Amino acid sequence: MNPTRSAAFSLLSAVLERRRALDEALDALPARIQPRDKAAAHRIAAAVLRRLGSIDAVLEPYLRREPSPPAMQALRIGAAELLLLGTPAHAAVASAVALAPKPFSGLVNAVLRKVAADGPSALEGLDGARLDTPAWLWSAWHAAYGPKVRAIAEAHTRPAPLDLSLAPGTAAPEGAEILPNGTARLPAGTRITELPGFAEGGFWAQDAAASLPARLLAPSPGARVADLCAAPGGKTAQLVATGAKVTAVERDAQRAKRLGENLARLRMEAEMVVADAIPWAAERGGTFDAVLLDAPCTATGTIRRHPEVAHLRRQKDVPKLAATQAGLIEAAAGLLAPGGRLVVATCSLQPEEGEAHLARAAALGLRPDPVRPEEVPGLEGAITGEGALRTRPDLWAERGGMDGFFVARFTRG
Ligand SMILES: C[S@@+](CC[C@H](N)C(=O)[O-])C[C@H]1O[C@@H](n2cnc3c(N)ncnc32)[C@H](O)[C@@H]1O
Repeated sequence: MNPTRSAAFSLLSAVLERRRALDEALDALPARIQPRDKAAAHRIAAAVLRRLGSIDAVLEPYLRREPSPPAMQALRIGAAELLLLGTPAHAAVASAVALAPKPFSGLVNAVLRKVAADGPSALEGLDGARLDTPAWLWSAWHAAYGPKVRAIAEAHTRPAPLDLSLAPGTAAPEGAEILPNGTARLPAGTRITELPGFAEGGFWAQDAAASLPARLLAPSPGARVADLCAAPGGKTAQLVATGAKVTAVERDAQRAKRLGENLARLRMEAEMVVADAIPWAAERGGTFDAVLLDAPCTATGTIRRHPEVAHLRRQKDVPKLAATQAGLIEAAAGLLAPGGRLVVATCSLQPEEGEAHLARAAALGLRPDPVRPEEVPGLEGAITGEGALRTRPDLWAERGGMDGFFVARFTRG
């Protein structure tokens, strides 16, 4: 069996049947699968997850009832190859038939032959943005962003480019576009490990929007900075690059190990603490000049890069994570010396995980420190009435978009 398709099949089954994150499922693929095959499998699985609603709507008229999950994954892979990835019809159909459990091979063959003939026009007639967005997310984004919900959903149907943050003194890789915030952007599908300079630690992968929180903290060289919820360390690296004295706190030991490996590749050093940031902050008290809190969240701002998020997250996750964030914000405030600066960020498009936190800041002794237009060139319009920053996937659409982040800055009174 074709190793790429069978790996794509494993990835989809892991996400849709066992509710695993796509990156986690990628890491769990057998070691014998070559990196190139893994990357190709990821591309196929991500295409299915990005357009799952549309793909299922194209398949539905040809199915009297939904077949077993493995047969359904084979059909989805075949349909994605036919409709989205430009695979020749005979190859797409034959490999999907090979993936399907034996009793379903006839069905998969017959359905995909029909999809090859009529699928493209059926797909064109669908409201893809709507079908590919779970209803609860559509309603929540419509309530928060009005008609922009459609542009957000459309941005999620396209693969995201590769964004790099550059270490000081490193030139951008050839062909990269330099965005107004300094991010070097390369086309979607570029593999970072194959870029010259990767092993030497000249850059790291980081979405343009994800680079904004550390830029807005802007610690002075030598400042004592706590980076809470730090792994895999994109923001830690930015903070170290400023010359600050960084303490990176991460609860998950596996993720902390990855942070250590990432810093080692970049030849950077930070104090690393594997701990829950809340009790750790209570022990340390107000000893830091600056704190960056990149709190755990639903990650609905990262669906372009992690399309499974749309299918794995549930509405009930939002208030639970918002409560976790509130606890972490309180802990972060307690770490600041008087006059210290706090930046709070979440990569969520849900206002409960962003704007709603502002109301509680004053009770924690935090004064808003509004983002100034000159600090965010090209994103002046993303500054909210309260001086926070709200990015969305449809911003910079002509350049390939950006993740959805909420970022707020405060000073300790
Ligand atoms: C959004 S990710 C952080 C991304 C990271 N700041 C970066 O830029 O690469 C959130 C991280 O917070 C960690 N985390 C969640 N709750 C935590 C807690 N109470 N204390 C410390 N780390 C926590 C998670 O394990 C996860 O690695």
